[in-house]
Amino acid sequence: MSLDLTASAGYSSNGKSPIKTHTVYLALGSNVGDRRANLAAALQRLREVVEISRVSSVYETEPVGYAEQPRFFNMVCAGRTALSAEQLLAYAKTIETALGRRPTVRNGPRPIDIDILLYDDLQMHEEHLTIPHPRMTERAFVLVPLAEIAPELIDPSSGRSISELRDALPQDGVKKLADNLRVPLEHDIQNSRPAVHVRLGRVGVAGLQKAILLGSDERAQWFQVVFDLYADLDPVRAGVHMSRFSEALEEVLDEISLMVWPRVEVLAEQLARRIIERQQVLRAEVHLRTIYPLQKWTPISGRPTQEVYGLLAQAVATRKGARRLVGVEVEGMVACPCAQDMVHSLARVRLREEGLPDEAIEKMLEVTPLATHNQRGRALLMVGTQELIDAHELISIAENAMSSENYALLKRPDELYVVNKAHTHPRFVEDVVREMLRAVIERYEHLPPDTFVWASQRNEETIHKYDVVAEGWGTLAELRAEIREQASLEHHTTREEWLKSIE
Ligand SMILES: Nc1ncnc2c1ncn2[C@@H]1O[C@H](COP(=O)(O)OP(=O)(O)OP(=O)(O)O)[C@@H](O)[C@H]1O
Ligand SMILES: Nc1nc2c(c(=O)[nH]1)N=C(CO)CN2
Repeated sequence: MSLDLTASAGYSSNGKSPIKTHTVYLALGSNVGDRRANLAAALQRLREVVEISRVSSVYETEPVGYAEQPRFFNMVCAGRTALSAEQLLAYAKTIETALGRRPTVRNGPRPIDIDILLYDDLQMHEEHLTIPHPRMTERAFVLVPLAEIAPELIDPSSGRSISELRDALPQDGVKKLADNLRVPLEHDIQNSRPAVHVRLGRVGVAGLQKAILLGSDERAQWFQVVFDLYADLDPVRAGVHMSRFSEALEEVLDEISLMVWPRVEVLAEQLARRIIERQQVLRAEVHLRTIYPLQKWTPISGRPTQEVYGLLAQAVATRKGARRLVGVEVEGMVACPCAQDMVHSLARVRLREEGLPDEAIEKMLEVTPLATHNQRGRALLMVGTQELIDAHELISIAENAMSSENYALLKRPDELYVVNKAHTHPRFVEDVVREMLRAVIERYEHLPPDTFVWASQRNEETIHKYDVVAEGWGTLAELRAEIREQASLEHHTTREEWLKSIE
């Protein structure tokens, strides 16, 4: 769906600007508490400031220096940071403190130790910071893991490669423990058989939120998008891996943002396709919703007002392909024609009883807005197509189908305008849906006959304790046949049928 952000409030650019970064090598060690968890926690906190690209295996090592202490877990990592060496050291110290490190004897036991080994080709010798790390070349617990990820790297102090330096040291106190920090898991419960052998139609995560830049390269804006992601589940699998839904989302967001600013329905479709791959299922379904703010003006006083609409997309993918719908959610005002007609009869009777002549009564009834009960209505209008649909057009179709648009801001003359407009355009909930369908076939003359349309309206009744609802749907071919040629079709293609007919 195209979004014209010139009319939209809250414009911002993506603000990407190149930042100078530096290559760093860091050594991590722990010999107190849960050593694996300490290394993992330190690494995770380092990721806040270092874009970590390589991580060595984990080694269990004999203590060096002060022998009367538990064995260490050691590892090294490499990455890029925008911090200066001093800032990085300060940050590393905050991590050490946060993970429970307290002052102890030199080379003594500690939950975590983070040393800066190398920082670009920098060589510095200050009391508080020496780079390359002054004891690096004599420590097998540093050089063995470092040589694993960067054997050819040259130590700028000695001019020798890391693998050469490692080979010059005895390494018997350094044993590789594991390739990474993962704890080996014994079972994959999700892939086991369930107690009851039956297929489930939709299993997944709902209400997953992300901030996403939508629009075009020239004009993009952050939207808070809420996703519901589902897969079907075959009868022999106990469960889906829920984390793979968010993984699929992260991957797709990454890929799309590198190419173009995505349209929401393209995002929904790509995501549904990715879920098929990641979950290894036959069918995936994606729903997403975001609010869409537009800059409008009040009808008479001309005040600027930000009006908020909903932007929706839905996609279904199977192994054969995918289908998608895009749509809007619009609030407005709906005045009831039935109650207004009754008020009309009552007014005529009362005016006659007051002795007014018939001709005057008819004129009065013609020009005076007559009372009726009115409600806040919510229209949903969705179109199933691969073509680009303009969000503004769908919004104005839905808004015009109601008795009047409503506003977040109304001064008194505007209020009168809205009330008068609504009372001169009374509509049943059914009328609103039919109006939307009529306007869609007129506006989208050029779209192919198998394009799908779904319209619904829900009015919060003021005189009842319930809401009234109407829904209509069908392909453009079906809707055109009825609206234009007055055909009466017994069945319209449902959303499920349309989504199912993926080639
Ligand atoms: N490259 C470096 N990386 C980390 N700390 C350094 C470095 N160069 C100097 N230091 C200084 O060394 C001080 C002591 O460091 P740390 O507490 O890690 O000592 P240690 O672990 O007992 O011994 P070692 O420094 O031999 O590993 C730090 O406060 C820091 O100011
Ligand atoms: N095996 C091993 N020994 C050490 C370590 C370490 O990380 N591993 N760190 C020390 C002080 O930084 C002192 N001794």
